[in-house]
Amino acid sequence: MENLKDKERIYNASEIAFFKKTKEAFGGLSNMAGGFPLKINGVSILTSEALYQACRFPHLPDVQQLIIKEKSPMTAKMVGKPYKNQSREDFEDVKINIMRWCLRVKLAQNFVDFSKLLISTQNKPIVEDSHKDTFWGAVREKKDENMLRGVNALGRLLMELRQQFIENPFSMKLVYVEPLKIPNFKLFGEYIGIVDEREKFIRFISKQYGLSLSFQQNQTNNGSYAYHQEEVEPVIKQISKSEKIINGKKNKKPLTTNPKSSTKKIENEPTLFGTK
Ligand SMILES: Nc1nc(O)c(N)c(N[C@@H]2O[C@H](COP(=O)(O)O)[C@@H](O)[C@H]2O)n1
Repeated sequence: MENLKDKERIYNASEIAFFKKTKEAFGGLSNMAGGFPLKINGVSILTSEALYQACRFPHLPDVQQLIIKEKSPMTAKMVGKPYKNQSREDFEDVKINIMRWCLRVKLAQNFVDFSKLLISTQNKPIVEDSHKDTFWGAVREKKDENMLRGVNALGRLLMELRQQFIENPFSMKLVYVEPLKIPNFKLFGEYIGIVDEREKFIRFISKQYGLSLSFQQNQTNNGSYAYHQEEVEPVIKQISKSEKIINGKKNKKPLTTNPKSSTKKIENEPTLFGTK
């Protein structure tokens, strides 16, 4: 059995971006926060908490239904609690990857608001300030309330995502999320599919930079898309290069190229984005 104590960190409250209540400054980073809706296999899910909890029970679609239909994220967690000992057998081994995937979906489907929030934490450690959860969060020390101790797995996954965004804020990888390669990764009996927000993303880039990038969505039988790849890719690469994100401030430089347009089909294994 892994000794989680070895993975614990100690944080000083004055040096970190922490969240406790969802209405506070960084509260949107909590899985309990509303305002970051998700859609998986066409099913609307109100919070990343509900999605994470539903992923415990791929073999119990009725329990997934109970979780997902709840309006409150806390209640969504609570309705799953009586079934916790029936969580997928490998849950302890896969829960970090499930959480990482949930956060990637949260970013892909709420790109502008969630990336802004991640960046607003600057380069500070992100920590869930929890009453008692020393795994996903960190708990204040009794003898010194300014110190928080815990594995802070959620905060560390959020920092990982923040780093991916900072390194390449316009990477299509951020808006194209493949399902986890774990057995039985299902929602309501159906295998979870790719979360593909590229079209929305390209529309956003076009609007933001006054470009007329086209996304020709030719959805074929196998779910692949075609878009004007040779038009879109160089522009996004150039935006990525010319954007400097320093301490949460973006420094825009004007684009100079006028990319040529041509249509190229992208299959399910798109060239722009590898897998993590
Ligand atoms: N019970 C509870 N109350 C809160 O206010 C919380 N923020 C959390 N934490 C979240 O619960 C999720 C983990 O659930 P499991 O314990 O693995 O079932 C995760 O999203 C935590 O951030 N819990």
